[in-house]
Amino acid sequence: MDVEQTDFPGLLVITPRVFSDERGFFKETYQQERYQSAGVGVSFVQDNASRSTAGILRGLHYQIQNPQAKLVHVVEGEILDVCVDLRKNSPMFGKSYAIRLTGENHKQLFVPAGFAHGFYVISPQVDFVYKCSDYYFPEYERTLLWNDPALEIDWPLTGEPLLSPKDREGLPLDQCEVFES
Ligand SMILES: Cc1cn([C@H]2C[C@H](O)[C@@H](COP(=O)(O)OP(=O)(O)O[C@H]3O[C@H](C)C(=O)[C@H](O)[C@H]3O)O2)c(=O)[nH]c1=O
Repeated sequence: MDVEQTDFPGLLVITPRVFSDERGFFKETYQQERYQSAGVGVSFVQDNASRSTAGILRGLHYQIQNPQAKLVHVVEGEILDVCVDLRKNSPMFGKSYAIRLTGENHKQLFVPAGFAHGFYVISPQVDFVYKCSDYYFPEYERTLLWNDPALEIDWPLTGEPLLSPKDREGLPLDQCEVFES
């Protein structure tokens, strides 16, 4: 397993060991002891999966109460995965991090609590799965506006993205509730 630190405290890129043979491949996508000693200092309580087609953009979401740390990866397809640091005391507050996650690169992103998270679909279809460190509380969910100029996110758009009504109504960073710690 390879673990890369980033400039964002706690945000990690993890690449599991992939065992390939003539049948295909095998990999462990999570192993509590190994991941916790690598810096994934949370336990997970909920697994999610979504399927999207090209041009869809989901996000940027977070829960202002019961914030969720997430361990995300792509099973099949390709996305640009983006998270924004909303921790006021972080040296990277308001900054965005982007990484291409694909079924081929096997990369995972550990997103600590305190980030808004989303992705844009590059491949014709993507299956996206992730572990969450807290449960879903829709009443606490907030949406950061995906194209807030203050975020300077370079989305690889091939046209107008397909957004949910909720995501179309996201708030710019300067109007969003953020995290004190
Ligand atoms: C997130 C979630 C949603 N739902 C229900 C609520 C809606 O009826 C339906 C679709 O929800 P939504 O449009 O919020 O799904 P996404 O746009 O994929 O949301 C996710 O998008 C980005 C990528 C994230 O990082 C978040 O984890 C998550 O907010 O699933 C649930 O029942 N449980 C859940 O945990």
